[in-house]
Amino acid sequence: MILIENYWDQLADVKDELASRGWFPGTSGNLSIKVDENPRRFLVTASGIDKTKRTEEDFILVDQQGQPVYQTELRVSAETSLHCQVYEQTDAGCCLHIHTVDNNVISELYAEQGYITFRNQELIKAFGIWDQDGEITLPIIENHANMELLTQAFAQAISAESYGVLIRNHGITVWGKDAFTAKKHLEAFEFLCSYELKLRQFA
Ligand SMILES: CSCCC(=O)C(=O)COP(=O)(O)O
Ligand SMILES: [Zn+2]
Repeated sequence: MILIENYWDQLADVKDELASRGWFPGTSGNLSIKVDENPRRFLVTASGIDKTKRTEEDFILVDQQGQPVYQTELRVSAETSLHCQVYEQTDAGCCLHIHTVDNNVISELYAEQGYITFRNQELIKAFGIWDQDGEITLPIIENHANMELLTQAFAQAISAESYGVLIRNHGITVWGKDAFTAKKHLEAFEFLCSYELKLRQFA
């Protein structure tokens, strides 16, 4: 038996923790967690809510097309289609999206290149890469107001080994096999983005 409450609490805890770091400015950001694969169902944040507050209306159960499973007055996140793509194309169990100044500045600095590769960093091990010369590449896509275009670009950028996509002057979407791993990947990407920015200030 699947206990949705258990997944709800896991996602609410991650939301609280990311909120405590100021990672949801201006109601930005959205989170989801998969509760079943056959058929695929996941909880996703309601759109436009204050993600620093914990309420009983924070999440909506949706199907693999991102449509609410039960009748609701709430709107699903405007970016639910990106979460749908992550669950469609990877074996992720949780997907997190945040806007920070650091990930936005990195997205702008490396937009023309279309990716940023992080190397020579201990924290690359957070992605399960333990080689001496390990590196991880984060693809960067253009931001489109049109969600169909954005979803298309996002879908093309997803790769199972990258665990994230950076959207130019928008934010980062990161995933992992479960809530713990998705949060670990998100923290690692944010660390790597911040480090890169600080280093460039001294270079
Ligand atoms: C106010 S932020 C603009 C929308 C956005 O990028 C975001 O992450 C939040 O959208 P949602 O519909 O999930 O609240
Ligand atoms: Zn966003």
